[in-house]
Amino acid sequence: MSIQNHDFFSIEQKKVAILNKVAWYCLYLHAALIFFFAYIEAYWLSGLNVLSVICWAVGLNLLSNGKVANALQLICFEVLVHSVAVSLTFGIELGFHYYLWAIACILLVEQTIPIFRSIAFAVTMMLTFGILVTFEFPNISYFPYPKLLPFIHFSNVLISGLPMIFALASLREMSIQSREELTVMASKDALTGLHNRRFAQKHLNCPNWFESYNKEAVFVVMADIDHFKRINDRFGHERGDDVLRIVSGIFIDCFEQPNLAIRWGGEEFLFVVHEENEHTIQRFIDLITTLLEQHNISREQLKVTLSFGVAKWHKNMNFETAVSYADQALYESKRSGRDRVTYFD
Ligand SMILES: Nc1nc2c(ncn2[C@@H]2O[C@H](COP(=O)(O)OP(=O)(O)OP(=O)(O)O)[C@@H](O)[C@H]2O)c(=O)[nH]1
Repeated sequence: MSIQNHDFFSIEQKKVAILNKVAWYCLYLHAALIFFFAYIEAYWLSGLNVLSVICWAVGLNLLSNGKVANALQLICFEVLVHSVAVSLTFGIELGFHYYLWAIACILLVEQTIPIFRSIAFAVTMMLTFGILVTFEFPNISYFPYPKLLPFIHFSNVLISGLPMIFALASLREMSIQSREELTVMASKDALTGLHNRRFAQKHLNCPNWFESYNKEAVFVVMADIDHFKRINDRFGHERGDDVLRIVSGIFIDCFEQPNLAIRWGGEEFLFVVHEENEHTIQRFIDLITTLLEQHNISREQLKVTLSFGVAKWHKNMNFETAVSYADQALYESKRSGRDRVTYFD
């Protein structure tokens, strides 16, 4: 499974887990209402709540089978019928109509329901709410415990509001998290985990880049795997990918902030190294080649070597110019036999 799919599924799973919690909470609530309405002799509402519990149980089953949209639409229907039934029986003083708001909000944030259908459901909920609070309905029954009315009303405000706040706050957190994950994904190369070229160009073309590091010059190094096509042809593309991952792993081990390792193209890499002179940069390149030689891949028939081109990037030079110098030096390394370092004069 690719990184992207993995992230997408983890977000979906979190969402389903949240909806599951809300659904279990509602199922228990309706089960309690069966007894409450039976106790106050509103038997038809008690019977209706049996159906509600069945609805929530089916909803939970749909959720566990990944049918989130179906589950939410069923639940939406249940909430509509239940709120209207209770409000038309005892009036709106009990506060059961507030659930229409809660489910409308939860329904709207579900992306698998087409937007027009979500809006249609939400508008239906709001219109029903508006009708219930605006018009007086005949034959409203007398609630047997009038002193309890304010408490039940207040409880329903809280009980309908809390899952809505919980669901919306969690979805907000998830969307912040997924945005952050997307930002990281957009700046990284999926195969190697190194920074990608787009990130490098955006970051390194920043006008006050040198000021932010308080530097006058740094080195840019172009590195390219030698005869990589042969590796692919001989050992297969998958093994070629392994080699790219292994080589990149070595770079990641060698590079510490603020140094940067970037996958520039297929088997080509760019480093930005905050070293002072050619002597220290050479030590740095030697470390990379030694680690590569010591790695298992070099002991297989698969001999992996790198060619390097090094150029100095001065404060008053633009980034593309420094890269083109490093590229020319790399070309010279390739031309003169590979597996070597050339410094741009
Ligand atoms: N496995 C794999 N191969 C890639 C990837 N990206 C590019 N390549 C291959 O890298 C090879 C690069 O070949 P060339 O540009 O001819 O370079 P080379 O064979 O390394 O030869 P020199 O650079 O001259 O030493 C091509 O065969 C590409 O298909 C990748 O992500 N995975």
